[in-house]
Amino acid sequence: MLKRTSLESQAGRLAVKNLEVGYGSIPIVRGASVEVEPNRIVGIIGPNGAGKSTFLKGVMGILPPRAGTVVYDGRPLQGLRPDQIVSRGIGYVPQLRDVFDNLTVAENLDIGGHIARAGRNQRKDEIYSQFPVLAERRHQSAHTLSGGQRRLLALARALMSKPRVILLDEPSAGLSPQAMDTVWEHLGKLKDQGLALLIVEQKARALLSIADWVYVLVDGRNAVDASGAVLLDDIANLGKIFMGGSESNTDNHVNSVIH
Ligand SMILES: Nc1ncnc2c1ncn2[C@@H]1O[C@H](COP(=O)(O)OP(=O)(O)OP(=O)(O)O)[C@@H](O)[C@H]1O
Repeated sequence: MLKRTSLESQAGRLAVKNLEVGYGSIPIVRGASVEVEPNRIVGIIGPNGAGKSTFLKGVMGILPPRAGTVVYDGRPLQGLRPDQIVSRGIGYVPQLRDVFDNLTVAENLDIGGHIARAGRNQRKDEIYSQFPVLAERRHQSAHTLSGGQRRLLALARALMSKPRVILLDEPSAGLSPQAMDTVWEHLGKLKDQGLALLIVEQKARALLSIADWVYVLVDGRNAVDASGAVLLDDIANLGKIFMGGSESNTDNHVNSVIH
């Protein structure tokens, strides 16, 4: 189990507390709290529409938080623009529009990093050595990539600015199981290199099996958090939590709410 300590005191730790985010006057995230530290994969799961993607957008400043704090490395991030948050060391891989189809792999990387021109080629070389499949295709247009290669390009683009924390919104979306295995493998390597990964997933079981710690959001609020292994162990109870507390203890029922 993860050892939990006071967040703000620890280097490289991202602490989100009581975040409230919405669209117009509609509240979606209603006071959710999540923490992630270096060398960890932390997951966020929950039923459809729970506000998982909205939560990430609030952390990144894409949607302005209405309340709550986002602290990284002891310094507040809330109120900053997304590009300023990236400059502070937080990377973001969105679920949609994750790469530019009409640009080549190399061009996608060039515009990925908020990074000085001088350092870009060296950073691209580092990325290519980590992602040989992208190196081989560096001059190809992104629309010629497979779904899995495209997802790796989106991840690589976020890595250009050398983030210490990466937020990923549904990295498995639309991928075959094999492609997803490759993406998980890369995410595991990034964790081993010391990055902190915060991953939102609809495929809860896959995330539970690799995450060190998982938060369950229901209706924009924290329902429960525990290690992935503990939540997997009691999947029937997790099904109940997904259903907002109602009965959900048959295998079929659990399978229909937890993918
Ligand atoms: N641009 C928008 N304008 C208004 N409401 C939105 C917008 N985007 C999302 N919502 C609403 O916010 C709620 C939460 O959406 P969000 O995408 O954060 O949920 P989620 O937990 O990521 O869901 P899923 O697992 O289905 O992707 C949903 O009810 C959704 O309809």
